[in-house]
Amino acid sequence: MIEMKDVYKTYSNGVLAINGISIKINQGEFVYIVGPSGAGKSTFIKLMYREEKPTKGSIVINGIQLENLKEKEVPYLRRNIGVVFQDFKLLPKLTVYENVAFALEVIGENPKNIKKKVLNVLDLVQLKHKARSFPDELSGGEQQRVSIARSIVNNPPVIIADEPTGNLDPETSWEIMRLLEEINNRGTTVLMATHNKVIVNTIRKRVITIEDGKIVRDEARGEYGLYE
Ligand SMILES: Nc1ncnc2c1ncn2[C@@H]1O[C@H](COP(=O)(O)OP(=O)(O)OP(=O)(O)O)[C@@H](O)[C@H]1O
Repeated sequence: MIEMKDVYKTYSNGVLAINGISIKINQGEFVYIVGPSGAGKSTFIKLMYREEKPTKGSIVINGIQLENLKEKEVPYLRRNIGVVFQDFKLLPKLTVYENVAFALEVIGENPKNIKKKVLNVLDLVQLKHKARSFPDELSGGEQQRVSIARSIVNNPPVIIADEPTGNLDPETSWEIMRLLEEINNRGTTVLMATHNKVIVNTIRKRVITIEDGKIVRDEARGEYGLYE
């Protein structure tokens, strides 16, 4: 479970990006985070994987209390959360296989298990045949599938995706959504910040709307609001 209580985030330049958010997300939910540009969606997400620290308030992710987390304990949190970005963030000099394997190596996975886990997850995203390719030899959709494979290879209970379809054409975006839904159907919590109105209004899920750093709507089968 994810729980935030009275969370505030003021950046060092004085911008108040999160202005008192409290929220509970249960294991296995699929949640869209929507809202106008600059509303605080990315900040909300960054607080969850400890890319940013809250100025005030409490955040608990699967029993891990984030505000007391020491720097050396951050890798432990990251084992519980897979992160997917709009621009994929693959390592260009590593092959597809190596990009995914790297996520296991950094958390000290037993080398004996790495090959099996990587091939399993590449199979799930249907990219086993591209294992030896480099990121720049792949289409955008394929790169995003590698990045999703990397985010789930350690089987985390939660994955967080910040605009995962932002750089993709509509057809490829649907492919990525089907994959995220499949991962969610296996019991993984999926949080996805998006500006994609068509997706939010078609694949209906819980929708949390953030405006000016606050949650202004939270609906079980919500819709995309009237903003771009
Ligand atoms: N590192 C930072 N330092 C200072 N201010 C920041 C930083 N990151 C974001 N902000 C500011 O915090 C506010 C919220 O930004 P955030 O990126 O969370 O919004 P967003 O809803 O994700 O926007 P978008 O949809 O355009 O990606 C904005 O006013 C932004 O300018």
